[in-house]
Amino acid sequence: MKDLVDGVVRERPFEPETENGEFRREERTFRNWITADGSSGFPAEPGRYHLYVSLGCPWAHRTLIVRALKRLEAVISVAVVEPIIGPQGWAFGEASRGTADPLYGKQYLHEIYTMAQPSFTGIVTVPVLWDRRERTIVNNESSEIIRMFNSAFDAHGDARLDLYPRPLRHEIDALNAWIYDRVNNGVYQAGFASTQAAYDQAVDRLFAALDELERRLSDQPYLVGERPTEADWRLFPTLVRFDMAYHGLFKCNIRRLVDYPRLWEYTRRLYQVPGIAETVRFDHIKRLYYSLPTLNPNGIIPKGPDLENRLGQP
Ligand SMILES: N[C@@H](CCC(=O)N[C@@H](CS)C(=O)NCC(=O)O)C(=O)O
Repeated sequence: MKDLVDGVVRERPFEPETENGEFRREERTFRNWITADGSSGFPAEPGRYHLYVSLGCPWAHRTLIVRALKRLEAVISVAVVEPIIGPQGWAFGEASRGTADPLYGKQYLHEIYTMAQPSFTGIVTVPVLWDRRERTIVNNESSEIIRMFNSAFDAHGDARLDLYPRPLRHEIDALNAWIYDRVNNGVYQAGFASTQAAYDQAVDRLFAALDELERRLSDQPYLVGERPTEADWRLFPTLVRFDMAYHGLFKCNIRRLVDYPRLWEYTRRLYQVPGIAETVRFDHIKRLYYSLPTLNPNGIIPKGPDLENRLGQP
């Protein structure tokens, strides 16, 4: 893992932990907002903003999903980093499966961070929403980027789709918080636990939450009623990685996703929404996760499971 300390790359032990061996996620972020009227200093303008993503990363995945659903492909450009976090952190390059940095021809994502803030101290993460005009990072927190994509760009994208409708906001917020804690981050708590007790607790909490989601989907097709909302699209990147990465590598193996009939059908339904399958890249997902040295020192990538066909089948 790579941090920047005063703009310089430093090695850091894999992930911060508590004394009990529990995994704890660090937060150090750029938190500016794009608005339709520009009152925030960042007006929604086509061609001005750019997303840096990893196709393996579940947090970056959300931003690609909302960009696709809101039809913002021609409005917000994208560059993909190499699938593996290397000695200098996230890197650009066409050598493997990423794309070169199309804006500045940089080699590493940390150079984008230090362009925005030369003395940046913190973790160099994806996604990054970049402003070409101001040459700065607008925001690198996925939950906020998707809110901006949903609401600020209606003059340039699909204004009919609202993933965060006003009457449902309370319910969506509550579900998001619970799903983040128990599922999105829950898999990491199991995967990076460094004591048996921390793992046992994390894995039980995770599967209790999946059981509850399975029950919830017996009454309704989506988490908040009849149509997918932001809550579904925040859950989907974790579900679509579940059997591929979390079941094996993160030891989340009490059940597989395919063993939950409703959750599995629900994941397939979301996968088949137009534009979504293109955002799911199993090659990047496998390469990212199975290259994490603390969890898989030899970097061997498993062959199975073949989910792509099963997710796409009518
Ligand atoms: N809070 C951030 C978290 C993003 C995040 O953790 N990204 C990971 C990849 S999945 C990352 O870039 N990690 C780099 C590192 O830990 O060195 C968000 O949701 O946008």
